[in-house]
Amino acid sequence: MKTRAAIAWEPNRPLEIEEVDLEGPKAGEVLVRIVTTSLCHTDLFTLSGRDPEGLFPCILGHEAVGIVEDVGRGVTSVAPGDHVIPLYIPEDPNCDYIKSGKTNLCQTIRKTQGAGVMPDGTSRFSYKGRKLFHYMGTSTFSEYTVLPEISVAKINKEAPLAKASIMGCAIPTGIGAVRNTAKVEPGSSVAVFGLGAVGMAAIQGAVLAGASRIIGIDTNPTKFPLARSLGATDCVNPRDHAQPIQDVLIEMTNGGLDYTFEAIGNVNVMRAALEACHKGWGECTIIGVAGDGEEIATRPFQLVTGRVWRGTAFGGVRGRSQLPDMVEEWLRGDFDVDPYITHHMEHEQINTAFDLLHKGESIRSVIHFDPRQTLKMEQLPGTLVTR
Ligand SMILES: NC(=O)c1ccc[n+]([C@@H]2O[C@H](COP(=O)([O-])OP(=O)(O)OC[C@H]3O[C@@H](n4cnc5c(N)ncnc54)[C@H](O)[C@@H]3O)[C@@H](O)[C@H]2O)c1
Ligand SMILES: N[C@@H](CCC(=O)N[C@@H](CSCO)C(=O)NCC(=O)O)C(=O)O
Repeated sequence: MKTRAAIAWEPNRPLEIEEVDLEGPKAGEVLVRIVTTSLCHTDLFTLSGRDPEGLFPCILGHEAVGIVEDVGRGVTSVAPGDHVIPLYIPEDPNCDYIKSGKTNLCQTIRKTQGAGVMPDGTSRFSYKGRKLFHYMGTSTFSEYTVLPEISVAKINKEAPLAKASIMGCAIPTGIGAVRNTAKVEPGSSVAVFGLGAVGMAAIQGAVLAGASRIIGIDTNPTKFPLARSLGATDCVNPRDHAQPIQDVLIEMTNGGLDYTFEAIGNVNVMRAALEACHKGWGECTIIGVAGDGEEIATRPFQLVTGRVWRGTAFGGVRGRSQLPDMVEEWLRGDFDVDPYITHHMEHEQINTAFDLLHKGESIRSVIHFDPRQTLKMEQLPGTLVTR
């Protein structure tokens, strides 16, 4: 079949929308019509050429929601018409990692996914006979995409498709980092470095966990009003201070934080986030993704004296068994998706979404594949980007 897809031909080149050939789902695979997709910083990161797993030409996109159109042989857990969220971390109940109960990092298809192909080693996408790589096993910047069955989470059909893409990465990552990875306790002090959608969701997670002090840190103060409205008790711009940010935070909290989160992808800030932790027990969770060859450093004494460095992918959320419940939490009103959505646009304007995120002017831009179906601005938060 044909699908309209945004092709990333090479690093740092604007995406080009073309009619791409897409092979139907093979055994164990699912064809999904993407209804909306949003842009995460990781897509921007990979397009920048800094991702060691970045393969070109490819179809980027991993934060989305769609409807199952067709299934391959042997698929039993979803059927045409089901609403699904694509998962860049699949969940195979037979995977030893999943069976361990200790991690969400299912490894069943990790190698082929990282190589930009489906589990049988081939790509479903091509353009004029040239193979296009899949990205993160999802490739949601295409109206139709093919995924392994273990890479889709079936969700409640009540979830509005114009907003639910944000549940494909930013919100579970931020809330999950606080809840599943750091396991923040009520009354804790928390600092979140980087107030994009992921950092904002970590703030929301900290509120849900009952944290008593939540400090948001960003070099872009236009992010502060939203952070405060989500529950940040203080906002700090490191550029307003002569001392290193970790010293500022240690002073503000009389010794350091119980929990810190880095949601930027900057190895220097990762160090600051660790060193802002309280001696003896403070824990720093790395969410941000850093470029090829970059490394983190600190004095080992920081760890010897009880601070902990850990990391999280997709907030430790197991996609098929836990994400549908998080969607229910949203539908119940435990948390809101609206504040994350700053812009809406059509597929043809996808490069504008990259520009807005790059300039720090958006939190999340939602891209609508069928605007007549979902782009009803009177019901949606955010601004419509017109051509
Ligand atoms: N681990 C995971 O599973 C996972 C999931 C999603 C995203 N991510 C990563 O999380 C990070 C955040 O993603 P996002 O979509 O929220 O990005 P974003 O671009 O929307 O937000 C990043 C924020 O960091 C701020 N910032 C940049 N440099 C800073 C500095 N030196 N000090 C303080 N603030 C600074 C920016 O102003 C911006 O507000 C990215 O690295 C992304 O790749 C990881
Ligand atoms: N491919 C990169 C790392 C990219 C990365 O860390 N991805 C996160 C998700 S970011 C979502 O926006 C992740 O899930 N990692 C776990 C995994 O990929 O198995 C690199 O090679 O450095």
